[in-house]
Amino acid sequence: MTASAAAQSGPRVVLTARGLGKDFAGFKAVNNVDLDVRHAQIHALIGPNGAGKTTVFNLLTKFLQPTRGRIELLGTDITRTKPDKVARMGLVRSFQISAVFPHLTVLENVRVALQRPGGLSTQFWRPLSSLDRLNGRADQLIDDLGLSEYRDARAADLSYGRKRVLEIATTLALEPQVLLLDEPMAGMGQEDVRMVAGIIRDVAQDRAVLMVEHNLNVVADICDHVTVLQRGEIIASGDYARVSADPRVRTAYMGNEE
Ligand SMILES: Nc1ncnc2c1ncn2[C@@H]1O[C@H](COP(=O)(O)OP(=O)(O)OP(=O)(O)O)[C@@H](O)[C@H]1O
Repeated sequence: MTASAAAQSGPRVVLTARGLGKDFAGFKAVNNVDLDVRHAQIHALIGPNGAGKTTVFNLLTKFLQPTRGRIELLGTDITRTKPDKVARMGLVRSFQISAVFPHLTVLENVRVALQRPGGLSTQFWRPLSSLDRLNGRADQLIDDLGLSEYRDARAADLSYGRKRVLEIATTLALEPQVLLLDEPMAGMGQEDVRMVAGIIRDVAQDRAVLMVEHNLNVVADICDHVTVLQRGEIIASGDYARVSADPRVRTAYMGNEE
């Protein structure tokens, strides 16, 4: 039986980790991590500084090779698969705002993203039909992410929150089944946090989202499942109510709780 088949019932599991571990010169930065990320759910990875969240992201996207364990994406073992192939298979990580070209408009940024390998680039030899397809898809993405009003605005002129949304739009151009977001709310004011939270909820309607997030109000609000890491290991896993009531989680977050 595969790891994903062994997972408990519920929405289908699209990304699985079993016994995942990473050592840096003998130091266990991540150890014995099991994850089941499900379609159409938002899964948060939380934990204090240095808990291993970024390392887990790097392991899942294959930027780092695991020392131990196994990773499955959509039922396929990707433990030894290269990062670009993993992205083409549907696991895409949203990079920070630096991935957006500031002097290009919203539309131009989305079009560039659609032409990247894994986007619509395979159609390049059919100039007319592919251009139509490209424009249609670009407009649809811009619309879906509430950016229509800003279609012709330069990315540099957008608010911080909308830059983040544009950055998510460029990531969605790759049509991920699993979207990894690294602190999507970092540095945002309340209003932008609310806006981006709504967008993430929409985006998760037809794909899985795994996010590292420090804002526990956001985690409580939008995440279906929470995995708490401390010193590289999972100390609690479940819905927010469950993990936030866990004494080990409360201790880990002492002085850092809402
Ligand atoms: N390349 C590396 N070489 C050595 N140690 C590393 C390396 N990357 C991470 N570590 C160590 O692994 C541990 C986990 O780090 P990681 O960045 O994954 O934590 P994190 O939970 O993302 O922290 P933060 O919330 O501060 O970003 C830390 O102790 C860190 O110092």
